[in-house]
Amino acid sequence: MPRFAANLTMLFTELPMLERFAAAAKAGFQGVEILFPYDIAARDLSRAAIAAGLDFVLMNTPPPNWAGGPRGFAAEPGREERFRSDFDRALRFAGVLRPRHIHVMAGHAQGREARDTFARNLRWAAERAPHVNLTIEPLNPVDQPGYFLADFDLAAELIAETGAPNLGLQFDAYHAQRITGDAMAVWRRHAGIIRHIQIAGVPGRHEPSGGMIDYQGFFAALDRSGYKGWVSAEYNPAGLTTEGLGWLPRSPA
Ligand SMILES: O=C(O)[C@@H](O)C(=O)CO
Ligand SMILES: [Mg+2]
Repeated sequence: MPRFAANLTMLFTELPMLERFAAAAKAGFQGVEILFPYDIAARDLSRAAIAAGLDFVLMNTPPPNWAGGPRGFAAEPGREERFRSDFDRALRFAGVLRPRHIHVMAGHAQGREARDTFARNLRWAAERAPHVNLTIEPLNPVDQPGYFLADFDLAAELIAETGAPNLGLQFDAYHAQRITGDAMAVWRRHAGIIRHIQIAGVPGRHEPSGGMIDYQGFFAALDRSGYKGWVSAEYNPAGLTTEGLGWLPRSPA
């Protein structure tokens, strides 16, 4: 079975952030991710992860928090300076948190110039942080209207064009299903460049069970495929987080 991480921006929100780590470990997760960790001192987050025995799997480039607003600037023509200073801020946090991946957010933009800006910024970022694994993630246009990256084939094209060994695809099965209607076909098509996986039920973005994606079948397929990365639970629990974890495969005692 792959290793499972809890997205602490969405799970265990009944608790203050620093208490979510221990709760995730107790529930059986081996890692955690936080979309935008910038509101809390990185050393406090790092201590909480270490104390709970959890790997820190992923964080995003700024915006600094989850409360609406922009979703990055990497594809926005004319915002290169903002992108670069945000990226350096992410690297300062990552220097303490040591996440396995940093998700580089594209932001809101459209068209050829945005595509070229994104490609240039990705190349710059991959060269600036050659030892950090970077990802890009297509987001569905219903949840994120106007977000530049909403197409898995385009993401694959950009990764190939950038040619950086430290840039890969973040496959969020929820977004893939919402964008294409067949998340598993997207996974099969792009498995070779997928570095990180996120899951949620479809259509409601709740627990990954009983919806349009057979997640238990997916976990078994991931196992057979030799996938070595993480699978992160990134959904809005329908009730208390701990009451909806029946889908989480347990390691043998
Ligand atoms: O799927 C999502 O919404 C996230 O993984 C994300 O990074 C959006 O900011
Ligand atoms: Mg996601």
